[in-house]
Amino acid sequence: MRVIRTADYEEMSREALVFVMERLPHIRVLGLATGGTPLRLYEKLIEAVHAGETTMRHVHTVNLDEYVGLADSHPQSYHAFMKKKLFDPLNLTPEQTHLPSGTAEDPEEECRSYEKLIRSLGGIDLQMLGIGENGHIAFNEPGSAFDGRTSVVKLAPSTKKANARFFKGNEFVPDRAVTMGIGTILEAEEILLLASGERKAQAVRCMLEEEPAETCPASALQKHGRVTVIADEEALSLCRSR
Ligand SMILES: O=P(O)(O)OC[C@H]1O[C@](O)(CO)[C@@H](O)[C@@H]1O
Repeated sequence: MRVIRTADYEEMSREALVFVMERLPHIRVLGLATGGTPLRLYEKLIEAVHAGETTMRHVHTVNLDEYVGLADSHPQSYHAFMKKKLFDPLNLTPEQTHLPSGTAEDPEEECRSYEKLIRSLGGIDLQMLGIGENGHIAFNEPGSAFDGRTSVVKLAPSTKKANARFFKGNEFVPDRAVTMGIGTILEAEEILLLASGERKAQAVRCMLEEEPAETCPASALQKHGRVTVIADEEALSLCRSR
């Protein structure tokens, strides 16, 4: 995996913007992530589009995941997060922005349709990822199969705790999510993973330096030929060779 080391979160976001802007003219389907990590990148992308430096008009976006039980309009849903942080500021339409539903009557069918949707769009050209403190990618927790498809998963207690900051407290974080599987993610043409901060250091070390193992979902990325990791010094601080 190619690793770009940056001094801090701001530089990580700047490098990520350069990376994404270089590719945007050739991208038809862009995979997006939620969480705190890509937020500054999204702000920069909005600035760049408003300045006329790039455009997302031609792009379809597909997000990685959604909490089960949260309606699209729920303020803590990933639908609402993406609408507020990226889609509305860029005037992206509902027809070009896609997330799995957290309230489908038949969640299994929803997972199958999300896979179908990705295929019908022609597959993902560039998938952005964050990384969980336990090494998860999307909501694929440790123990997830490397060939897993979009499915309903149970969140690890540590993930609920880490994401409680977006809710009123731990007890409000849903127990389950619909998530793209690791197998789905690995089918993207290219992958960009962003990591910042000391609390990600252990996960980043496992991803880059351990033998791929289901105990560290992000280590599956070693099996993909085109992965770039942009990470700051703190996130890389436990890596021997970086
Ligand atoms: O960027 P954050 O907020 O640290 O989250 C890391 C990862 O955890 C998730 O929020 C899921 O828990 C992912 O969407 C994200 O990539």
